[in-house]
Amino acid sequence: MSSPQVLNGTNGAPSSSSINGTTQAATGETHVKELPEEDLTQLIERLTELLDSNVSMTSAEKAKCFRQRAECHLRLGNNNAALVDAEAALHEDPREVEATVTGGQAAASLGRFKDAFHLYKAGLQQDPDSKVITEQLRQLQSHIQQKSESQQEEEEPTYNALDFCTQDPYPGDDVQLKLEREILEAKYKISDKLSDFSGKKMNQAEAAKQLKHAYEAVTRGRLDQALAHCARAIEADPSNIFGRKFRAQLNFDRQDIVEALKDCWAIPKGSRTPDVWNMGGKVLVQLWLPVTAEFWLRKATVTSGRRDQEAGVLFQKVRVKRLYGPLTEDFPVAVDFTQFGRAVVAKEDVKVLMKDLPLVHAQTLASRFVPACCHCTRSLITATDYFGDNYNKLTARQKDVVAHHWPEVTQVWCPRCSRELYCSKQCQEAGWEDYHRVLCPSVNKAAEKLYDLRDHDGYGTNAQGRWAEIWGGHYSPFVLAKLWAAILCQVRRIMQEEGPGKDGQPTTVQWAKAKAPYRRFIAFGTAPATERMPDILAIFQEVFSDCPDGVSYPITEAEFKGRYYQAACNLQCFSACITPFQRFMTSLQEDLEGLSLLVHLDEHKIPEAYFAGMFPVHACLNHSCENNAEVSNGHMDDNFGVQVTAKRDIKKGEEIFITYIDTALPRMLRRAWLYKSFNFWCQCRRCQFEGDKPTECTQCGAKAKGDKRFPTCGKCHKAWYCSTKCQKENWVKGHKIICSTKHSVVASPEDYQVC
Ligand SMILES: C[S@@+](CC[C@H](N)C(=O)[O-])C[C@H]1O[C@@H](n2cnc3c(N)ncnc32)[C@H](O)[C@@H]1O
Repeated sequence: MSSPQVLNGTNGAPSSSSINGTTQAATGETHVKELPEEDLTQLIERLTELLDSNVSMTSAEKAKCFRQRAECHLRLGNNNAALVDAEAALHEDPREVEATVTGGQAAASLGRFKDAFHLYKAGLQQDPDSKVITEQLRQLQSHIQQKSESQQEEEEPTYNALDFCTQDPYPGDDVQLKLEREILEAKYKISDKLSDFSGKKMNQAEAAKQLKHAYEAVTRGRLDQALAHCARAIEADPSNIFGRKFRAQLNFDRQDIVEALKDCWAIPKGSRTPDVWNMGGKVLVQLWLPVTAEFWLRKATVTSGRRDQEAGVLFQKVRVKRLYGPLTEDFPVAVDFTQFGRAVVAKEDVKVLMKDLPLVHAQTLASRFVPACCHCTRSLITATDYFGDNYNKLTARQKDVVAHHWPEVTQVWCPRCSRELYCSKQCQEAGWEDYHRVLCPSVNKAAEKLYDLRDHDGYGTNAQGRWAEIWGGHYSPFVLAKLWAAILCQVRRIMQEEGPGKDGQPTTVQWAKAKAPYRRFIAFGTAPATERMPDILAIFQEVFSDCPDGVSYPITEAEFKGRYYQAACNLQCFSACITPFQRFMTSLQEDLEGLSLLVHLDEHKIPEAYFAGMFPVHACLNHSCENNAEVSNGHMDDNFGVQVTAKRDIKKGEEIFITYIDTALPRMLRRAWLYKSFNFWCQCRRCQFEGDKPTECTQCGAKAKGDKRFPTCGKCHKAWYCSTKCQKENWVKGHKIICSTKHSVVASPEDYQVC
């Protein structure tokens, strides 16, 4: 191995020396801020070489290298890379206060205010008197405030959940539609024959006369009479649209819905007005013929130029009921459609509300060193993984105790590529069928690049041949890779069952069927992901362009962006809740002698394998900073996922809200982040009854004069009042409740509900 050049620790300019010299230099101080810009790239390269070499360094030395590289990146405007390096520095040594400043600045420039806030706070914990961090925090707050105030003014009133939901038919709807038509005909005698008037006599004058009488009868409140006149009018002229509509409405109002539908159906399609489509749709919902109901409500929406919001909402209610009904059958919750779009509501009063299993998941990059089954997410941590270097320090007797109580852990690597780990042969085979047959580097050479990226925290060689951050997402690129691979495997299965299209490839319908489960996830994102990571799209395109089994998946820029944000908006971090360590501890509890031998076990440092997953029902949970439920790890039999538990009593019919963000964060920060990441301004009670700053009265909005600051709420310190009167008023209106409501911390080491 050739010796890399070193960093000179004093004047900041790189100079030549040995590897050992490099290490020493790295522990000295290179004043990145003073370096000319042209030297920064060179410095980055040398630091990279040093970090990648086998030179032994202490954590503090490594932290310094990462921090210096972060500072170089920050100066060059590579904010993502700067943030990653600053975080790596802190991971190595949490006392690297300057890394919190560099990381915080990078995060703020990326608009990742929450990350910036956490970094500065971590810095202040280490150095409470740091003027630099206090100033950075102040700047961050005022930046967020300005940004959120101007965005709020412009955009707050425009939110409409309907805008985010499509009314496209679902794959397989054509078959279901036919089935429902057969039911309508057999059970209710409703078919297109109703609008076939050929050969029927038309006495329009008589029809008009009878309708006039019908109208007069309605004004006198004689509905039966009105119906009789309508019947005569329709008998005289069966094609009379007004008569049909009139009678349909009368029947609908008296809950004779089948008769109402017959008249709606008898009006020829081209003559049906939005209100006819709407009424027919409502009846079809009541008869629970959902696909036909969707058809009619879609027509109501389209023919009204989207003005018929009632039809739009009802359409979505039908859709969520038919798609999510089967998924929530066993739970006391249901998915409904509310002003926030899809929402989960309680069907009854219970503590554990629901459990959910991921449709797709991948281990987080940060926890990739903890062995876990990449199919069922089970932790495969062994005693030596857990004890690390300390294992060798254990006495022979202690090692015996550990060996006796630590459960047997089987690690099965993919026999073809040795890059995927499973807990058993069954999981390995299932993983192969579900996605790995597409992604295994033994059959898909390009996929090797994805595994390399995974193993280097998203770093790799970019198009210019330089070592750079290729994947800058908050989650593993394998979330997307496995999602596309799962669709490919599924479409291949469907094609095998149904036969391929003319070109030997899956048909459009077969593709739609395979993609259908992923259509449920909402996607929102503003930042152009491909600009931030210009090299990743080409890698995904290569991986999915020449797949084994001869079926490829074209990853267009739009496909990438859509899926990227689907994942960003819906991922939830979780980990298998039953781990070898827990089983070890349970077993150990029963062995008093063993327990006494291992008293120094440090439970706070248990390495855990974290996964980020997309859960179909969990993804329908909306946010409130005054959340009534919390998400934690859960399992259904041997399958791991999440569970949602009530935080307080939830009444039947109440919507279930989780929180997407730590509710203890300042109001302004929460709201700005929620808006940026999820496109809504939170209107919850906590947001209504907390304030943003001491210079503004939380109750009446009065501004403090000069340098004055209003007194704060002595309990929560999150509201400020210009007078006792305002404080009392605010307390009674709502502050009393949120002031004493326990905060929820988003339970994950990294926050995966982020864009
Ligand atoms: C994970 S999804 C939750 C389910 C979503 N309502 C749907 O229809 O798929 C997150 C999205 O729900 C909506 N949402 C969640 N909480 C909200 C709230 N408190 N106010 C308004 N919209 C909210 C936003 O559109 C957000 O981007």
